[in-house]
Amino acid sequence: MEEACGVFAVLAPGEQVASLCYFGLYALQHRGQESAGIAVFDGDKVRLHKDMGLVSQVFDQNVLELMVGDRAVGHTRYSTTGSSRVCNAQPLVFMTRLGPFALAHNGNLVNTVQLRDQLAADGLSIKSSSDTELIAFALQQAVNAGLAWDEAIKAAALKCKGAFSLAISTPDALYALRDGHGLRPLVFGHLGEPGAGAWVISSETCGLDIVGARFNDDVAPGELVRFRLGEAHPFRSRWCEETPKLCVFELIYFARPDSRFFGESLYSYRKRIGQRLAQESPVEADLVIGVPDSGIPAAIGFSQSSGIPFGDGLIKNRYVGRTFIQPTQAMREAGIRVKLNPLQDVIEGQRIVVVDDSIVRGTTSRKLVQAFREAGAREVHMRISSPPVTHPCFYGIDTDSQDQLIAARLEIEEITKHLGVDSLAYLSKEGMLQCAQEQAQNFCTACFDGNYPIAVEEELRERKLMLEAPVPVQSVG
Ligand SMILES: O=P(O)(O)OC[C@H]1O[C@H](OP(=O)(O)OP(=O)(O)O)[C@H](O)[C@@H]1O
Ligand SMILES: NC(=O)CC[C@H](N)C(=O)O
Ligand code: SF4
Ligand SMILES: [Mg+2]
Repeated sequence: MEEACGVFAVLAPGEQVASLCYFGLYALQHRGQESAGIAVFDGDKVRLHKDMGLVSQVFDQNVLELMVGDRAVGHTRYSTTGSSRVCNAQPLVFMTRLGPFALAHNGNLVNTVQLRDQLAADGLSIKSSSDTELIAFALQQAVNAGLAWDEAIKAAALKCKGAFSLAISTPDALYALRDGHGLRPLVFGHLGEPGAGAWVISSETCGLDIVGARFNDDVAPGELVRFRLGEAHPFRSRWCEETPKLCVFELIYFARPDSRFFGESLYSYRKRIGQRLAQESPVEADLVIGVPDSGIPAAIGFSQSSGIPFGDGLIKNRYVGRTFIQPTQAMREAGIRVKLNPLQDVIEGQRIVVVDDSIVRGTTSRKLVQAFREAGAREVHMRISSPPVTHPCFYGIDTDSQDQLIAARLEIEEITKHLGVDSLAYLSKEGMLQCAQEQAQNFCTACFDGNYPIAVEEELRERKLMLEAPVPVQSVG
């Protein structure tokens, strides 16, 4: 599947902030695999390094050593508006009358076209084709119109509609901001003693853990948190009303199992939904097999609840990343074959239950079922620890149009045939929500039920490349 990006930032005078940011991004690699970047601030001087590739491909020791300063903002990208090109890599660095700022964004705007048209009316045009540049322009314009940083950031956020978890560095502070629905996660923590004035912002708590930071709190939906150099405590303020709608897909698939949401790890949540799935859709079988990586905790839960032994029936090549978040279908298809290989001697002659966290396009499960059959499985039953994905996402997961979603096109019996399984069952929406340690109404569940928390206009439905310049037609002869 395709994901949402990873955002990480650190303010820590006297520390190697670029290295800390590098490790934070490393922990958030699962959120975006297309490009990576870090901007380091030393007073009002900024050094920016970004390129296509994984965090470990974009940075090495030499690059990091040159990036000296007291604040860093970093990003790993999974493209949702704008193609997978270096001009769309983040963070973005812009100049204003008050000095430069760097901005990293996770999420996706839904008023992109209006913002672009407004910018054009002001005589300006974007250089990239990502929605993030429109947020940066809004902030630059607000500062240049005379506002101080806090007010300018709030004014820029008020212009944006959609999903945006942001980390911003200005010449003397670091800011974290979430949209009013808090669609994408964002947390902050401290390094060293509380009150020492060293802070970390991360998309997920696993980013705090890797640099030894202690969790303080979520950035609340509709909140702006400022961490200023030399100040012992952050300044928290609200820029819009809070109507929480965290993406439930973060819990199901996107975020890492060791990240904590609502006071527990997602590993625990995913194990619980696996137990619930076994209760809702039991099956007689010899072996439960989880699809690495994110299907494993639910498979363990399924095994515990059903009493069917859990077995390693699929070996994952650890050098292959996530396939769903690859930018093209060809890359996704190739990725699955390279990534997962069944263990023939474990599977042969067995009735197996294959547990995965989700079926989106059906790319993974179809290929896997074929591989299990070739390995000699006697029966293949599929159990999915989320409901059928029937609607596209416009808030930072690239499930493009509805016709790509297998459950939007086919009924469950047809999917069962298409995948070639003996039986197929999905977790109920109630099961998914009741297992969470948070009230059901505080989640976005639009891709499962079409209840979009923010209205999405028709023109957005071809959204990903909407800001790309048209390719000039070449004359022949
Ligand atoms: O139906 P599809 O379109 O194939 O998408 C669903 C699959 O994609 C994801 O895996 P992915 O390989 O991206 O990541 P993972 O290793 O974290 O499971 C997800 O866990 C499913 O296995
Ligand atoms: N997945 C994301 O959060 C992407 C951020 C932004 N919309 C981009 O495409 O660069
Ligand atoms: S539509 Fe689905 S993937 Fe998108 S934010 Fe809502 S729950 Fe998450
Ligand atoms: Mg998977």
